[in-house]
Amino acid sequence: MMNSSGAAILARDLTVRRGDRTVLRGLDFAVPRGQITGLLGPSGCGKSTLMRSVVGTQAQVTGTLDVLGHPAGHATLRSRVGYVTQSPSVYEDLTVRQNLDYFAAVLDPGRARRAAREETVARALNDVALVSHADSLAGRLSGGQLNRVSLAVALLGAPELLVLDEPTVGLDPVLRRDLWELFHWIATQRAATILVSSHVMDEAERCHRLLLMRDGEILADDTPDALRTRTDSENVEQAFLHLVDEANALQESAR
Ligand SMILES: Nc1ncnc2c1ncn2[C@@H]1O[C@H](COP(=O)(O)OP(=O)(O)OP(=O)(O)O)[C@@H](O)[C@H]1O
Repeated sequence: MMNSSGAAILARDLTVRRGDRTVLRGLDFAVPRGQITGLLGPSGCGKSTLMRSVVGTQAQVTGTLDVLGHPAGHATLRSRVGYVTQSPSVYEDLTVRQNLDYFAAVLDPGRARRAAREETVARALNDVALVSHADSLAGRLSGGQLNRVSLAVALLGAPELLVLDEPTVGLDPVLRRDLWELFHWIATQRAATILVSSHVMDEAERCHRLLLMRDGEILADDTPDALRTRTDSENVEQAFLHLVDEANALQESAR
């Protein structure tokens, strides 16, 4: 595990219940600042629940979960953390620019702030390469373009931490590659920390660090290189399967 001092996210014994089930069990991990950390694991392992906990929208969270030095969900984190959920949260009957104008006005209201908002919207449009589609109706955009509008909304507050829940799901390989290039650009140029979930293992290779999850637990917290070396695997998918087999064998021997 990395040195946790100054981490963007720090979890100690993090446990989350949903309904009558414990879906995250005693997690300990740290997400370093300024890097892209991938949250990977099969469907249902708890990735969205963990992200909802980080942005402060999840109930029944116990243990420690600090985000940018404050307890997750703290009021001062509102503009410092950007969150993109799995389904694009934009108004399809508004243009791209109207969507951004609306969310910018929610974040930074008042007539006196109008010029500042216009600048923020222009920057976000530029960041996600949608300047040429600014006046298109959101409902007429492709899936990849719509994902980029959601990302632009999340970038409006110039967040220090971006939490992206499966942003590339359903996209073709070219669009996925373009989006990953954009994440790296944002991490470098905007000095943002990115926590991004996926269940596509080849995306793991694009991250600086990985949290590999299974059944509400963290199987590994390391760099892709270190994971491959430690498990003597060719790629992260093989490393993940190796760690799953190891965890199963441990469970069997404990019975
Ligand atoms: N509202 C709820 N009440 C009870 N259990 C829930 C609720 N929502 C999700 N769960 C359960 O919590 C577990 C974790 O779900 P979560 O959505 O966090 O997984 P995930 O890894 O993000 O999955 P996916 O990749 O399919 O989005 C699952 O077993 C799911 O069935």
